[in-house]
Amino acid sequence: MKKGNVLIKNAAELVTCSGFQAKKGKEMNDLHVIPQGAVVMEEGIIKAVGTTEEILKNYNESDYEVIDATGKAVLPGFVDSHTHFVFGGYRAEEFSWRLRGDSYMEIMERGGGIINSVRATKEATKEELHRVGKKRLDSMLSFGVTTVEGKSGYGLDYDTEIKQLEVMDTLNQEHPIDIVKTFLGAHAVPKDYKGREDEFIDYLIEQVLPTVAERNLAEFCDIFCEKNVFSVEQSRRLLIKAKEMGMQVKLHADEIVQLGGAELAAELGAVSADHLLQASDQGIADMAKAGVVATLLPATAFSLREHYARGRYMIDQGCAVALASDLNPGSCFTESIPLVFALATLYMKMSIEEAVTALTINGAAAVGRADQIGSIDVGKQGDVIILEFPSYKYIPYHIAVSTVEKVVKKGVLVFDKEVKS
Ligand SMILES: N=CN[C@@H](CCC(=O)O)C(=O)O
Ligand SMILES: [Zn+2]
Repeated sequence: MKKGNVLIKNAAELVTCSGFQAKKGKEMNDLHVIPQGAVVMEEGIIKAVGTTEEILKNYNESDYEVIDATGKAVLPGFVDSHTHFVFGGYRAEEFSWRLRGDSYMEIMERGGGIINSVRATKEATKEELHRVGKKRLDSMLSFGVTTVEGKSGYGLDYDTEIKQLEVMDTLNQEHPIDIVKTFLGAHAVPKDYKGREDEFIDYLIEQVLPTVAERNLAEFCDIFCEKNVFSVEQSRRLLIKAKEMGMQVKLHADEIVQLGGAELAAELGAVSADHLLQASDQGIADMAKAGVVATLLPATAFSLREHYARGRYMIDQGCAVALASDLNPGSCFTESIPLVFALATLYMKMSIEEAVTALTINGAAAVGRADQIGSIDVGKQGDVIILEFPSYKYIPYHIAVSTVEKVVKKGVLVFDKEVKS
C-alpha cells in the first residue's frame, strides 16, 4: 500500500467546506455536510468524496489504510493564518503589568513589548529557535492545525529576520504542518531608527527585501500599520515594493487606532488585513469589494481586554472572514484553536458554521492556498481532522477544550489522541 493512501469511512458528518476560493458573507454558513460520509486519499491527495455507500462501491478497502469514523465528524484540517510562532524568550512580566492596568502600547512606547522579543530572538541560536518552534508546532497539531502562517519580525535587521525565516524553512521540511512564511521586518521601529522611520523602511526595501524575495524566503510581506509604529504612507511604500519583487501582501491593520489600514489593504489588493478592531465602515466596505480576507484574532482582543473586531458586521457587509490564533510572545501567547472558536461564537456573534469556514477554507484563502487546502474536495491535499464527537457543533460547545482526536496530513495519520506515546 502506497504512503498517503487512506480511506476514511462512516463519518457521522463529513464536513467538506467545499470550495476553491474564499467564502464571503452568507456563503460562510454553507458547510456542505455529507452524512455517513467517506473520503479516499491516494498518495496524499483527495481522490473521492461521497457517502460511505457510494465510496465502498467504487473503492476496495484492502488498497488503503482504513479509518472507521463511526460516531465522529470529519473536517478539513484547520489553517491558522496568522502567527508569530518562532521567537526567543518570553514576556510573562509584561502580562502581569497589563493585569495591573498598563496598556499594550504604553509598554511598547517605554521600550518594552516587541523590542524585548527582538533582543531575545537576536540572542537565540538557530537550534534554540528550532527547538521552541517545533514544540509550538506540535501543540498546534494537537489542536487540528495542518497549515500555519508564520511571521518573522523579531529581528528587524537582516541577520535575525533571515534567521527566523530559515528556521521556519527547516521546520517546514521536517514537521507535518505546512508553514507559509511571511516577512514582517516592519514589525516595530528599532531603537536606532526612532524618529527615522522612513529611513528604516528604506533599509528594509534596499537591504533586506531583495534577499527575502530572491531566495524565496517568504511568500508574503506584512507590516504593523499603526499609530506610533508605521504610517499608512510608509506601509504603502514598503508593500508596493514587496509586490514589485513578486511577493503578496498582508497588513496588521486598524488594531489599536483607526488609521485607514483596511482601506489601504483594499487599495493594494492585499490578500488579507488582520486584527481590524477599529476598522471603519468604509474600510470594511472597501475590503468586501476588493476581496481582501478579514483575518480576525479574538484571542488577542481577549488577552488585551479589548473589545472584539466586528465579525458579524463584516460578514453581513459581504466580507470573507478568517479566524486565527495570533500566537506570539506578547499580546497573545496561545495556540488554542478551541479558545478562538469559543470567542468567535460567543462574543463576535459568528455562527458555528461561519467559524468553521473561517478556520478552514477562508484561512486557506488568507494564505493564498484556497485552491490546494481548506476543504475536502477532490484534487486537494489530504489534510483532515477527525473529532471525538459526531458533529462539528461540538467544537465550540466543548468550551475551550480540543475535540480533535486524529489528524491526517497528506494522507498520513500524524496525530492520534488515542495512542499514548
Ligand atoms: N500587533 C502587532 N503584532 C503582534 C504582537 C507582537 C508582540 O507583541 O510580540 C500581534 O499581531 O498581535
Ligand atoms: Zn500579528
